[in-house]
Amino acid sequence: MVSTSDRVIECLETKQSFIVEAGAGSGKTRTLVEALAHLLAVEAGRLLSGNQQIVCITYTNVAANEIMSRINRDPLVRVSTIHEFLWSVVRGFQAELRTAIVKTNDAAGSRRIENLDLTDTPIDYWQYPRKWEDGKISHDDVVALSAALFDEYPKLVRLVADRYPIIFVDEYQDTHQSTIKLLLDNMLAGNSERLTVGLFGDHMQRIYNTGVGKVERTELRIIQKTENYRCSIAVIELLNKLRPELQQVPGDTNVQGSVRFVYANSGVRNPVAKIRVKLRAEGWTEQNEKVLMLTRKSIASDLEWRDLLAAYEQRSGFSVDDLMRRDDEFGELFTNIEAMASAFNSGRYGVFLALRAGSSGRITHHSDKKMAAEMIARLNKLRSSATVGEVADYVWSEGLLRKPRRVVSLEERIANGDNPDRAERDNAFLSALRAVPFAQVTSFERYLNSETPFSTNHGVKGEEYENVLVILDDTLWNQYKFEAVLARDTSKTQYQRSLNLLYVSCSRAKRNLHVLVVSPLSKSAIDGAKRIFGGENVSELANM
Ligand SMILES: Nc1ncnc2c1ncn2[C@@H]1O[C@H](COP(=O)(O)OP(=O)(O)OP(=O)(O)O)[C@@H](O)[C@H]1O
Repeated sequence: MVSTSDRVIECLETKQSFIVEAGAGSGKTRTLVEALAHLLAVEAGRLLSGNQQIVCITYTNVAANEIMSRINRDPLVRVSTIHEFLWSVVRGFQAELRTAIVKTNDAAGSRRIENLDLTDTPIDYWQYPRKWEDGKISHDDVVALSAALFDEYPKLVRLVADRYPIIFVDEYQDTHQSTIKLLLDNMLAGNSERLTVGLFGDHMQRIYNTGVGKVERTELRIIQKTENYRCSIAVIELLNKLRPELQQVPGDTNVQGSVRFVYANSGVRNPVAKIRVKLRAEGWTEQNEKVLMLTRKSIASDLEWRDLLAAYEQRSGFSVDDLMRRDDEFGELFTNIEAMASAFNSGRYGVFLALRAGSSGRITHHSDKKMAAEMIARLNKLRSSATVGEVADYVWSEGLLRKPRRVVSLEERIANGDNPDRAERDNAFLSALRAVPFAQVTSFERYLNSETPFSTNHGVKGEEYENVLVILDDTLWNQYKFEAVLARDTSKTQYQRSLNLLYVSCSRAKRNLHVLVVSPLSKSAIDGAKRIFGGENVSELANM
């Protein structure tokens, strides 16, 4: 039988771009690593003499480290995020970047910066929100500006393709649509003799809303596979019911394992603790289990940013998602305050100054440094003891940060009251948010930057554990409705997103899987659970 790796290698030898599209546990990462190892074995000389590198785009540092360690950190392979890669390519084209920024700004309508003049301003990419007036471009700008440059200067694309003749993308489904367009339309189109693009992933494992999901392009040869080497036979049977269009088969060594579904419908207290005690008795231990919680609420109360969350919840369910994505009016402010305090506290004065509103120079005088130190000392004090409103007023009145445009528009909308209902809702939100202790913002930012021991179902792709306990809770987040998945209610807008997340979570289990639902379930959802898990594997917690 021709293996997946053989098919990938055949594509590479014939310069045929491809997409490896296969389910959970099917060995996509392994195939990617084998393809790299093959290229290093047979092409190293040619790559070296041509001053070329293979590029491997990954989404997370964990994935990047994993791939690098498996190819012994060979310098002929460049493992990086799409942003780092693109920036390294376009950063040398400063004049062209300036022109592209000014052009984009001119077309930005009401969001345009007046009199943007970038003459003599070096353009630099940083991890914070854009600050074009100082030449700082953001994450999203890197992709958009690269696409603009590639469009305008086809020769630049040829140079890139000559230097990087093979580009792999791991977990392509979570890559932004604009990145896939850039790779396929701006780079591959017209250069298929020079460049081979290989995408590795699974559209069903898309868990970020911004991801492209399915990619259906005639220029890509599809390489599919149906094996699942990771999960136990019981888990594979479950996955096949969740995803009937892909019937996976076990590899040679998969264990039998087990699946169970438990729902806590009847006001049971501490259902998670109860289940864990029971699982301990069955041999689950701290070392061999993973708890995947899809309940932001319990994480929120543990980490104490309840009031912050409540302010957004009260506004609307979707506001919570905006908060999580830092896409609300205050996201930029919160990120900047925390980044600024952290930069100053750790002595990174350059970053501190660059973040500070209207500041351009360096701290040269001792008196400047003293003043900045006093401001930050005051800010630190307020961050731990004052409210969001008080901290925001402080940074704005001291000129540490500018009030974000979106906050200005929010305040204007409330003041104008053109739409009284909306103004009232906005006002209630703003007052509630201003009253939240700022310390909650600090722990929320820490949570988003994942300095937390908790695990949500996001960010577990590529991982695998002996025993997995998945906890589902529909009550907080409007984004997910697992009840609809169980009841096969495809009319709900959250259906696909919830199904994907459940699929990703369940498919992490190598042996035993336990799903616990802590929010109320309808009869049709319980019937659905019986169909998916098998009637004998479904029970109510109170009756156990
Ligand atoms: N050909 C194979 N033979 C035996 N085991 C394999 C094979 N390919 C992969 N595996 C094992 O199966 C597990 C899953 O592999 P891998 O993580 O590469 O899959 P994946 O498709 O990237 O997974 P997912 O998309 O679910 O994150 C790993 O433990 C890996 O070592």
